[in-house]
Amino acid sequence: MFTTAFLDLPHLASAHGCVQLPGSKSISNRVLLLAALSHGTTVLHDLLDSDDTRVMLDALHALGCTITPGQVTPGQPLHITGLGGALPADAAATLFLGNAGTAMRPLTAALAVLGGQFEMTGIARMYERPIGDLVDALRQLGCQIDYLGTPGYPPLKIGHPDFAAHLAAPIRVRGDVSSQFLTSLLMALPLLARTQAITIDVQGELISKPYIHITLELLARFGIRVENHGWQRFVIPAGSHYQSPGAIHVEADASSASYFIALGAIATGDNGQKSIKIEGVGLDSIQGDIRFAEAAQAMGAVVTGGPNWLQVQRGAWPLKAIDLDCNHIPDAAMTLAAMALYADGTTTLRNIASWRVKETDRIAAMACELRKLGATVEEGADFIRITPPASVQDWQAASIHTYDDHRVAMCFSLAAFNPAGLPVRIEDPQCVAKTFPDYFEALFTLVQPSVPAPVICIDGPTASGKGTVASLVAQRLGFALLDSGALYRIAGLAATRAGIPLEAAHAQQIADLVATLHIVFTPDQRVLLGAEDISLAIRTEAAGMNASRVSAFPAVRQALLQLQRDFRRLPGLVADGRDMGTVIFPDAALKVYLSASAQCRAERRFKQLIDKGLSANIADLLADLQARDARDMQRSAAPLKPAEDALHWDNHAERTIEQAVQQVLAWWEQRQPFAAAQRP
Ligand SMILES: O=C(O)C1=C[C@@H](OP(=O)(O)O)[C@@H](O)[C@H](O)C1
Ligand SMILES: C=C(OP(=O)(O)O)C(=O)O
Repeated sequence: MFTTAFLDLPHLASAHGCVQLPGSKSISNRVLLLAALSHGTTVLHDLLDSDDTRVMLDALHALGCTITPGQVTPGQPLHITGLGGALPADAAATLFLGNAGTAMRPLTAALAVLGGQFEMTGIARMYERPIGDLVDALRQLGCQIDYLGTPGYPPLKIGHPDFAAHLAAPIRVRGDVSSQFLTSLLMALPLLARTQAITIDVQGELISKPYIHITLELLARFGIRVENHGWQRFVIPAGSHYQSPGAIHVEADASSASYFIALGAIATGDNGQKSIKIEGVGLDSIQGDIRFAEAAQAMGAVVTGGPNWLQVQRGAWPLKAIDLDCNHIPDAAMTLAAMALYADGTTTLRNIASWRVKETDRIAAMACELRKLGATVEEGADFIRITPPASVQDWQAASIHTYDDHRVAMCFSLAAFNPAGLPVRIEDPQCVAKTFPDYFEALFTLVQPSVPAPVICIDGPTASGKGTVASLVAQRLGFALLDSGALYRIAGLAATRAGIPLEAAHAQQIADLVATLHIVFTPDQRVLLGAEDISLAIRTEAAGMNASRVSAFPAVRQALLQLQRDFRRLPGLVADGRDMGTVIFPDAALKVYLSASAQCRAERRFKQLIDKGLSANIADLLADLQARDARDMQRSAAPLKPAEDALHWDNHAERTIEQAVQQVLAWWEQRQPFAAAQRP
């Protein structure tokens, strides 16, 4: 997951390939709760691991469910032993439910029915998302629920219910604010339907009906067969009780699929490979958002599919504008708003009032961000109308504010295919953690930028601080890091171990050896040679000297050339070394030359060694460093020197690493087209 302040998506040209999507949020959180309420142990396969499912799992742990392993673990099923429909009389807990509607609402209903002392809390936005209709319905039964803040909204305090004489009459619930209130009752009330049927009547229009379909499907798998009378009345038969189905496989998330269906509809392929294949969810899905595929088809996408897979490619282009009632696909419909940027006219998405009470006011958010890109947008209480930028010149480079809303972030990644060749900045990219933590990583496996991914080169002599600066700049931008010096250190180490003298006469032999090495830089900054962790072995002073020796051999440099260029990837690369800007990435978007006097660098190295508990002598260090500078600068192959277009930074003793990092980031920012005025 990208945890940077923002993520810059370079302009994208094409997309193709196959993506395996993470599990459905709606199914995961339902089956977690149903398993917890059941008798017996349920084995859950392919659960989603995201913020929304974590808060649900944490809550179930706090309620005393036995869950192994303790968290969702890739490739491993989760075993939950249910509470068997009851909690201990003294059950009490404060549950933090983040901004997960699928945790807050169903848990509130289940716990209010089971009884105990509970506080239901969440993030600030959760306290602006209504829950009053559900509380009103539960109070009709005799449930004890108090508002701890604003009436009608979480946080809530739940106590012990008093059901006396309340169960016979139908429970009334409003259906026009969120379908999750009805879902919550449908999952909680079977706990009370042992001896009598329970009827729920929906007041007003029921929105987001397909989510009720998911609820009914999953209830059936746990032994509860609810009668559905025209989506207005639901009857839970007498004698209902939860029974674990044994094992459940969670489909991939159909709402998450919408971004990749849209990708297939918008992007042309590359090298004749035209389509996007999506695995984990198919046209037979129980999730209503699968019907996004129909909307995408209406806009021009060519979609085929089977059980558990979808394949999408561009059909009509530009896309066709549509006018659609989106009440059945409230989440995926946001993706249509992004697709509307590429349509041949004005697209209207209707009956989406619920957008205003989700992660953010989504109608306002989409309107504001689409306008930043140059679209003309009209919004109403329950609709949004989008006209794309009139011409290529009307598109604008935008820094997209994401309002802590995963879907805003994911939708606007699609704007990077704009016809104007502009990059798109996504602020706070980690908001995708709610349902799809690795969304951007998945996207980057499928898309190709229109020009090679951007590179920032940071060159300079030994001990100038370039390694630390490069690594911090890479972290702040979410870019990959190439520590090219490490490659030469590895070459020196491997040659020494192989008994090859580090002399010019053996240069070709060393180069041949280098070509066979299997080198991996791990995300946690370790360096592996084959299976061996050589992070420390290449950091000694001797390894540095050996690196300097082998790096003087043109044959070794040639052997490492392509290997270094292969580090270039989306969203970008920070390359640190001595010839990054001059030889390896001459087309880099930013070249920085970091230096400091030899005396200053020797003192810095001295301090580093002493801090590590190693003995050191400044005079020796200075002499070594000067010898190394001389060799690096005088070698005939790619000598150390600033690129002509490099910007210089004297990293002298009074300057901190953070100042250098800020300067590099400021230079980088000056090269970006995102107007400062757009930033919040
Ligand atoms: O029941 C569910 O799993 C959901 C129902 C929908 O909410 P509303 O019923 O509030 O529209 C949807 O937006 C949400 O992401 C998940
Ligand atoms: C509305 C959403 O979430 P929640 O389950 O919190 O309602 C969503 O995921 O788009």
